[in-house]
Amino acid sequence: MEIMISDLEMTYSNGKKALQDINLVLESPNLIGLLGPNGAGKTTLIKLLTMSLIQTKGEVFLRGKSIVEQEKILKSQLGYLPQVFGLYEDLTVYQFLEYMSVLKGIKKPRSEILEKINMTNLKTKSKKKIRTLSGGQKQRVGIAQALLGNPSLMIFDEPTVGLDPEERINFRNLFSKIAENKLVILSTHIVEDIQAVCNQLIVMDEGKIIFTGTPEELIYLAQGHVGIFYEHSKAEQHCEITSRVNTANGVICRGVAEILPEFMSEVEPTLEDAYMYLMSRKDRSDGF
Ligand SMILES: Nc1ncnc2c1ncn2[C@@H]1O[C@H](COP(=O)(O)OP(=O)(O)OP(=O)(O)O)[C@@H](O)[C@H]1O
Repeated sequence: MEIMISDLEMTYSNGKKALQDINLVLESPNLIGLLGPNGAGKTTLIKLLTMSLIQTKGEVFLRGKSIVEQEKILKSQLGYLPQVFGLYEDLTVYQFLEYMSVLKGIKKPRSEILEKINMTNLKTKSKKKIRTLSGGQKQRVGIAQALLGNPSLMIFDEPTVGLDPEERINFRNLFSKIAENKLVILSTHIVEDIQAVCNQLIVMDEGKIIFTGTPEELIYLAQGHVGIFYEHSKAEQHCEITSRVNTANGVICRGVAEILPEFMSEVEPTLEDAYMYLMSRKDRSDGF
């Protein structure tokens, strides 16, 4: 699976330019994290990739051919969990997955449905009506339906919304497992979701790609720009504080800055720090 995105641009009918200058090559096998704050353009990009929306400029190519000419092929190879996903509330989990299997043209789907129910930890819920499930359980049903048919391209838009911390960890493991032989794109605004599982990161902000590379490359960019210090009244003038931790000796702050002030002790950046540093740099004209 290879997707090439060339000079993609999307302007909504109200004049909002949601995407501009998007150029990317996405190849399998890979688990790609699409990261960015609310409104960055992640969902718009995903909608263009899944043909739920048509771009105003540029082109998306699937194995070298425009996706516009290959809608059927794209959809037959796609597992997609949209951000807003309508479930049939009066069906049971099993019935819903059976219905989705029919839509996907899966013949004799029973064993596959049971496998996806197991993978998403829904065994005890398979006979329950969707209406009776919690938000996180419904999200798991959404993930299960995306897995049906073993598609080679999987796109999840904010898949961990509503999941509890233990479930988030389970899903991260599941995503890295399914990405072994597929192209999986995981959109999120939570760095933790993609930390340690994604091989490639695409960071977006205000409709543009501001970083693409490995998590290690992003961390490398932040080296020398992350420090800790005991809470300090004027600190915010010198750095962007990213976290505060209470200790017996006072509050230890962690922050990012272009040049670390003397009161900060440099520490090794985490991916979260690196993301915060990237975001703090976004308005600077010199860029990276
Ligand atoms: N149908 C629409 N009409 C007009 N503007 C839109 C429409 N959909 C999205 N936008 C705008 O386009 C920009 C990008 O939105 P998008 O939903 O793609 O961002 P996002 O990164 O997915 O954000 P979130 O994490 O909040 O879902 C935002 O400014 C949003 O308000």
